[in-house]
Amino acid sequence: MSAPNGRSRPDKRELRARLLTARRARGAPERERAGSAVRETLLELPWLAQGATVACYYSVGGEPDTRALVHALWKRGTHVILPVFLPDGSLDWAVFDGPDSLAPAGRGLVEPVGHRHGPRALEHADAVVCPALAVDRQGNRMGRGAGCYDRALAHKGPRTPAIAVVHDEEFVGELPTEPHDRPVDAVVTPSGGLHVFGPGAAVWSGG
Ligand SMILES: Nc1nc2c(c(=O)[nH]1)N(C=O)[C@@H](CNc1ccc(C(=O)N[C@@H](CCC(=O)O)C(=O)O)cc1)CN2
Ligand SMILES: Nc1ncnc2c1ncn2[C@@H]1O[C@H](COP(=O)(O)OP(=O)(O)OP(=O)(O)O)[C@@H](O)[C@H]1O
Repeated sequence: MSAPNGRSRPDKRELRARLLTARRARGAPERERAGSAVRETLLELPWLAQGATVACYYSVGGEPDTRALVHALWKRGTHVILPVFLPDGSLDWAVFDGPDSLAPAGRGLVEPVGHRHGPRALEHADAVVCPALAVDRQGNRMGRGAGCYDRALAHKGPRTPAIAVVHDEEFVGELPTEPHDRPVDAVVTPSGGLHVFGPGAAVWSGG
C-alpha cells in the first residue's frame, strides 16, 4: 500500500537512497562502458530496429548512458520521443531532433525543447526504453519515486514493450512492490544483455 502522505514506503526510500549513492560512486569510464554495452544490445533489438517511434530517456548523472543510443536511433531515422517532467509528476513527450533540440531543465535533467505532444504520445510508441534505479527477477521496476513512469506506462499499447536499462548490480532478486507499480517487459544490463520477463519471453525473444 502507499504511505498515507502519498510518498514512497520507507523500505523503498532507503533502497532508493542506497542505489543513488552507489550510482554517484561510478566513474565516467564505467558509465561510458555501461552505456556502449547497452547501446549495442538495444540497437540490435527488433523492437527498436523495426519500431518507427521509440520512447527513450536522455540519461543524466550515474544512469546507464542512453545519449549515444538516442543519437544513433535518430541518425538511422527512428522517431525518438523523450520525456518532459511536469510539475504534477506526469510526463509529457517531445521529439528528439538533434543536439539543438535539447536543453538543461530542472532537477538535473536534460529535456527536449520542441512541441510537446501530450502524455498520450506514448500510445504511438513501438517500444519504451525506461529509466530505473533497479529491476527484479519478476520484472518489477523501481524508479526515482515520483511515480511518473508508473503513470506514463499506462498509456502505452499492450503489445508495446517497456524495456528498463540498469547497471549489472541493479538487476536484483526481489524489490518491494506496491499495487500501482507497473512491471517492465524486459531489462537490459551492460554485462547481461537482454532479459525478457514472463509470458512475453518466448514471443519477444523470437522463440
Ligand atoms: N534521464 C531521466 N529522465 C527522466 C527520468 C529519469 O529517471 N531519468 N524520469 C523518471 O521518472 C522523469 C523525471 N523524474 C524525476 C523524478 C525525481 C527527480 C528528483 O527528485 N530530483 C532531485 C534532484 C536531482 C538533481 O538535481 O541532481 C530533486 O529534485 O530533489 C528528478 C527527476 C522523466 N525524465
Ligand atoms: N498510477 C498511479 N496513479 C496515481 N499515483 C501514482 C501512480 N503510480 C504511482 N503513484 C504515486 O507515486 C508515488 C511514488 O511511486 P513509486 O515509489 O512506485 O515510484 P517509482 O516507480 O519509483 O517512480 P517512477 O515511476 O517515477 O520511476 C506513489 O506512492 C503514488 O502516490
